[in-house]
Amino acid sequence: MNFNLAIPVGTTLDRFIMRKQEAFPFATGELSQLLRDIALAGKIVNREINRAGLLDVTGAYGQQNVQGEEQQKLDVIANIRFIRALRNGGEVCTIISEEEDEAIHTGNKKGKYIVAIDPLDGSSNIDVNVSIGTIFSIYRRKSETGCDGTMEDCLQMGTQQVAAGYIIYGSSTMLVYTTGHGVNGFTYDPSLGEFFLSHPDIKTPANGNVYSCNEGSVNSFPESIKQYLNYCKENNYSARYIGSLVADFHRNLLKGGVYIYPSTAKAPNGKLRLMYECNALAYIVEQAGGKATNGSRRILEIEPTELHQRCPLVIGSPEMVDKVEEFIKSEVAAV
Ligand SMILES: O=P(O)(O)OC[C@H]1O[C@](O)(COP(=O)(O)O)[C@@H](O)[C@@H]1O
Ligand SMILES: [Mg+2]
Ligand SMILES: [Mg+2]
Repeated sequence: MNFNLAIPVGTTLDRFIMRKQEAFPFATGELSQLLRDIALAGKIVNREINRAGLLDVTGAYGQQNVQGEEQQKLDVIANIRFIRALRNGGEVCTIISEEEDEAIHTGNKKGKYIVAIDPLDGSSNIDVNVSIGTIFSIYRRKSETGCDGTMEDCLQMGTQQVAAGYIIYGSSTMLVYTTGHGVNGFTYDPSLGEFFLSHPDIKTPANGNVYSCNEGSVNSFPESIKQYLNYCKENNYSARYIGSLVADFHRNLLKGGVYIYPSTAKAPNGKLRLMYECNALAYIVEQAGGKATNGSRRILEIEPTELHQRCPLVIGSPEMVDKVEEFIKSEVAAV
């Protein structure tokens, strides 16, 4: 099977999905349709974000989500839009969303797929016109069709993902995803309402000189991470931190770099969520030649036990992730 079809830049997302599906003689088209459903919801959310300042959709929604975080209006709007698109698409039986306490059963009992989604990532940047995103992971259900997805279907290890991706709503809007055969990026042309292949077969640089973490919390970081940050400064690395995981990840994916959200005194398991933030980006970065760990363990091999569990994240260029792990190992060895 020739997975590495040479598909030219400028190809529409639709045609790209179709061409890739042709490489799988037994493909039924359901995953392809699911990717299209996500792209469609992304276009709608992109429109809402672009004109957020004109409509009364900025600011807090007045409710907290299961993480105890103040929901922003656009968090809620994006959540509604993606759930509606996934429900109407018919391919998904159950959804895990950052904005929903429990798993959402769509009623599509014949649906073969589970989707874990962060409808809007970078919520603290929504109202200030800084890049934000959407992150998604797709799993095939293990249980028989004909009923709702089970917790066992929902709590699958990252290695079980059949696809993962993100949409970045930035100076341009892009969809970047993998189905396990490389990573491709598509740029949205709002004048045509289409995503076009702009970044084929993305490979992340093996090394870089950009580090991304919220140094404002450095006093509560583990000693090893403090030492790694000193190492970065001694080597004149550049600090870049947007505060939107998708945007920091995307920059480092293309240019090289490492993003670190460690465990802290306040958050022993870090802040980021395994099921709809870490697993998806870990799958993408590995497909692009990078690495993702919780400091000592490959993210994709972490056994999930809860829908909203958190885990520390070190992700990016492989040699930089190795370096961070080296510092962590030496701290562990010193204890
Ligand atoms: O403000 P902090 O502690 O640096 O956290 C920023 C991180 O939190 C997040 O905003 C969490 O994601 P959500 O916005 O989806 O809750 C990441 O995008 C970002 O990298
Ligand atoms: Mg997020
Ligand atoms: Mg979010």
